[in-house]
Amino acid sequence: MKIAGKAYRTIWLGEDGWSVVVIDQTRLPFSFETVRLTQVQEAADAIRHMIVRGAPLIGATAAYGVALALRGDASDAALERALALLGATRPTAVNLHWALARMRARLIELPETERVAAAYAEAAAICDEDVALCRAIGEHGLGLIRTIAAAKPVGERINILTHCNAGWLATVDWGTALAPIYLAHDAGIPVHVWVDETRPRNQGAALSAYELGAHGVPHTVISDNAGGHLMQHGEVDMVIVGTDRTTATGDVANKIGTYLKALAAHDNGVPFYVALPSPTIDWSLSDGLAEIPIEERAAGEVTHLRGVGEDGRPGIFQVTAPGSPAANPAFDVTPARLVTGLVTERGVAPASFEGLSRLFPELAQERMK
Ligand SMILES: CSC[C@H]1O[C@H](OP(=O)(O)O)[C@H](O)[C@@H]1O
Repeated sequence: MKIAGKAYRTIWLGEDGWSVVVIDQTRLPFSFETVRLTQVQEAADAIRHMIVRGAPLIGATAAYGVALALRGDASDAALERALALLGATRPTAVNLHWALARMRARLIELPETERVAAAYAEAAAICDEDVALCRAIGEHGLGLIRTIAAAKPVGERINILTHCNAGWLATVDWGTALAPIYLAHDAGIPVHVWVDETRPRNQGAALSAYELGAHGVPHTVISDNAGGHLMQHGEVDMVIVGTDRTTATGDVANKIGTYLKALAAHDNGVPFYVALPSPTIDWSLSDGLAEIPIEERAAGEVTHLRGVGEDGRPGIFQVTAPGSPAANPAFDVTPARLVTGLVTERGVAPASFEGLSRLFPELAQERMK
């Protein structure tokens, strides 16, 4: 997507042809800065500290992290060490583990002399595929927005609520939940986005608002607690969110607070869609609540806020009573029964094994083995 007229992906090769450059998302929206990764440890730290975040982008960064590791040592032991280091960074986004498994399968049978080039090629392929998958999600989601627009008076804005950031900053490009919104806006459909701030890391207020604004999409940042009220008053035509891991039966793990939005949407008859590329489907799981690992992050993310003061200077500000403990589960699970549909690169599926296996029979077969 474009920032100030210049096209960007979220991750790219440095001019040296081997280092990896990423946008430092902890600096947004107040400063656009990049970080150059030269070691596998730096890639792991970038994932763990959320310099890069979002399931597809986490997977892409990990893939390049493997390539960086093998530059120094392409042995089996070095490969396994890199996979373990990167795999331990964040537990919930299945794309991380999908990408690492794909890299291992591509590399383990190769002679060491061929591994570095193959690793970079596979990481680049993962990135290019993600761009295509997310663009296709956009097309299928656009169809949903067109249907909703057709049911409203001509010219009336279509209000879409989203939670966290599942835009191009969460992927290599285009995004998942926001891809349909960009295409609808570009097609002249009058979309407006209610952007959940998304405590505690504020990916909505800081990242979704930033990228929607950069693209000229009308949007309004709201507190996480306002969405239900807006739905009760007919101010939300649809909800669309991303996901970090969706089970074969359609249970959806996503940023903490998503489940509450799904409950409010269900109670108010508002369609609740989840946008995801197929690498985010975990075919090995069928009970999301019982089986999806939920990341517990530091209490400091709840007790303190990053921002800029009235003087415009960046800072970290405490927002809780000194000494009060804080808990910080980073994700929750929305059961399939609350999901209207799953917007994938191959179309919109009911949130069920039947729905997903109809779109991805070859992947469902793998599970059936
Ligand atoms: C397209 S994946 C976006 C997904 O990732 C976010 O989590 P985090 O910012 O912690 O990586 C959030 O759950 C988004 O919906």
